[in-house]
Amino acid sequence: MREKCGIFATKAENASRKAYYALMALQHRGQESAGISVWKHKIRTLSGRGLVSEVFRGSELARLRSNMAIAHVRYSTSGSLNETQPLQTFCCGKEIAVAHNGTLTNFIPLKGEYEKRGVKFRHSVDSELLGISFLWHLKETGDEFEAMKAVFNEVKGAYSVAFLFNGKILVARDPLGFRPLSYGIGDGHYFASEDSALRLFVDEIRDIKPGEVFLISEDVESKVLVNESHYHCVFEYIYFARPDSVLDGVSVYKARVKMGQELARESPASADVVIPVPDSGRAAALGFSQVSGIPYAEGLIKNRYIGRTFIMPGQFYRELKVKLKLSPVRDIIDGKRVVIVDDSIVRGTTMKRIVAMLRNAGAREVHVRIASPPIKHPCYMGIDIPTRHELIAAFGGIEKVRKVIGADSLSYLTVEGLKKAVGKRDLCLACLTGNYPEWAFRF
Ligand SMILES: O=P(O)(O)OC[C@H]1O[C@H](OP(=O)(O)OP(=O)(O)O)[C@H](O)[C@@H]1O
Ligand SMILES: NC(=O)CC[C@H](N)C(=O)O
Ligand code: SF4
Ligand SMILES: [Mg+2]
Repeated sequence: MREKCGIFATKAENASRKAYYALMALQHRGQESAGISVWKHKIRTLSGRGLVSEVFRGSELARLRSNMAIAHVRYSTSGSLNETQPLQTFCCGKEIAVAHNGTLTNFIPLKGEYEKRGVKFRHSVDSELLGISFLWHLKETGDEFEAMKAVFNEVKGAYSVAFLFNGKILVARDPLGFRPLSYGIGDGHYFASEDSALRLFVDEIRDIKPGEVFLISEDVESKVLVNESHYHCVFEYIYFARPDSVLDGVSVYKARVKMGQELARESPASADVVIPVPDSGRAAALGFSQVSGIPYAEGLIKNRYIGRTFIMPGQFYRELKVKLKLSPVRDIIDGKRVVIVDDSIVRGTTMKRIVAMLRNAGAREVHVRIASPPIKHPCYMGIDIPTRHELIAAFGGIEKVRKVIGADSLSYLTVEGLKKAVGKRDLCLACLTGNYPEWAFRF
């Protein structure tokens, strides 16, 4: 599983510089490439492979001075690794820059239909289709909101998206609201995948509703154009989002603590110490410790210079990276019965390595507790969950996973426990249950 992208848009003074700082706050959502597009009588884009700090230099940013910018940090779920966003494309005589978080489920057939109509695609990424569909319908209707309504009817899947075109910005969240998106107002207008990135600039922040569209030109106008049932991605709460973000009214941190609390109620363990897998397992481990009464200790130390492990292409490098990333504190582990808590197991690379590490550091028993249900199905809505055969929990039961990772015991949070912890009904749980929201596949 890899993270999804982060997007940002603003109409404010020093837009490109603000975009740069916002991208830093969204770095956890994408580490492959980063980019900023501004409006300077036409679209100008600066983007490249690597982390935000590697892509932009001060002098180049200074040349992008503008009061309108859209920006992106990318993890590819579609198309080549060499693609960066915002991507620029053309249709119907107009140019547009697109910053997209999500994956489109009907990209291939719909792209084919546009090609039959004579539209030329310039990129390999699904995100281009959003820009093409929008410009096509803008030409037909002459109105941005009408055009976006047509996009909602036509393009299926997950998309929180920002367009820059003709001196305007349009920001939209798909009708089911898979990916998060927030709006902040203060000395300007700001949009970002997570509210924690907006807090750099403003305090007045709200979630953008699924199916809601903002058009920013001289004025700012917003409309909710469609009304479908909402399906917020539960993995944002489990793993992807920053713990200090509040997504669709729910604090990510609090949800994670509750996941750990539920887990301790459902699957207690007799042990001497609760150890989190840093970073994303920390809040759940705290919750587990609170309910079980077993003391919490940081028994694994994370190398702060190593990023999220899924980004590594290939199993050899992923394993090497886990070794580089985490190391045990022997004094906390030696002679103890350990409960080790993580947010999720995907391929099992991390947990297998950690169990061995704990045993080498003298753990007497290792009890693994996972603060989410087993991931059994792929995601088609913006997260690069690997194919089923790579998912360690997809085939065979929990006992099989326990043996592979070498733990004394293993338990996962139940779907019911997860729903209780997040406290929302309108969640996408497809990778856990196999029930995919029908709208995303209605084409
Ligand atoms: O079963 P696996 O395929 O090994 O993947 C699961 C691990 O990957 C994630 O952490 P990651 O290292 O990406 O980032 P984090 O430091 O934010 O927890 C997740 O939190 C698990 O720890
Ligand atoms: N992670 C994402 O949201 C990816 C966006 C888009 N599908 C891409 O591959 O670039
Ligand atoms: S399938 Fe899983 S990862 Fe994908 S959107 Fe749904 S909950 Fe999120
Ligand atoms: Mg982790």
